[in-house]
Amino acid sequence: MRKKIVAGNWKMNKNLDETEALLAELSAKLPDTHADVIVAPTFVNLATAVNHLNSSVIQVAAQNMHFEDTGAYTGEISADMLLNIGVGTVILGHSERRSLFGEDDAMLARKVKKALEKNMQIIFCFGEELSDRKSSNHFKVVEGQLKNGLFNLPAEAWSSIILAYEPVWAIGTGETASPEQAQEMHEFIRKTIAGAYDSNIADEVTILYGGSVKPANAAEIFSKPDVDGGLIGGAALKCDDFIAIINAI
Ligand SMILES: O=C[C@H](O)COP(=O)(O)O
Repeated sequence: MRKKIVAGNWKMNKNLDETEALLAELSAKLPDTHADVIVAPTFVNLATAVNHLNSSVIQVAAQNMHFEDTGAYTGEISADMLLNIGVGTVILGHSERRSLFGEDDAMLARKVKKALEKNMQIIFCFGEELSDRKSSNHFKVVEGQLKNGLFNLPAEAWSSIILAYEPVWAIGTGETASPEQAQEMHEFIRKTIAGAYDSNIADEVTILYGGSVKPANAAEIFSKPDVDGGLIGGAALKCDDFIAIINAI
């Protein structure tokens, strides 16, 4: 079901004390909102976050997971491990995982399959590089990422998928896609899904925008008809900024 969502990807930020402090502040200041609010702290602080947010509407997500259940995968975390501590949502395919840690479409397809097998909710990230946009290949690149990562799934799997369009050139750079650029791509994404599946799935999927969303630009980006919320990086690390972004939706 299509929802409004504001999700904070904390990336490799916030130690245990800082995590607890930010969660306490967020819980205290969280406004009444029709949007789902999600935070994704680091793996080591996930259990703390789940416990801390036990009676809160704020949901907890992991930033990644492995595609196997158990085994000799040093440094990795499985879906079962996440579920076991109460984390049922996972971010997959973030551009930093793709570019810095070699996660390609084939690996992501395996991760998506595993998360679905475990009945997890997935926030699937994708988006073009600056060179793709400059060469007018951005639609083709996005279509390829969707096709390779998700279009082998059965129609019913889409109810567990949230999309996050994140143009790489806008991540952490301060350079945001204009609301029109975000809308244009989100509309294209829905049309592409409608072509591969049907218009019902395309209309119902939640599509977040990510890339330098701040209190100052959130309302305008979120006002676009095909933008259902945001995946927020830097601004999610400051309570007041994140709250302002939640208020903007
Ligand atoms: O996952 C979040 C995105 O990478 C956006 O990060 P940013 O808001 O710092 O640009």
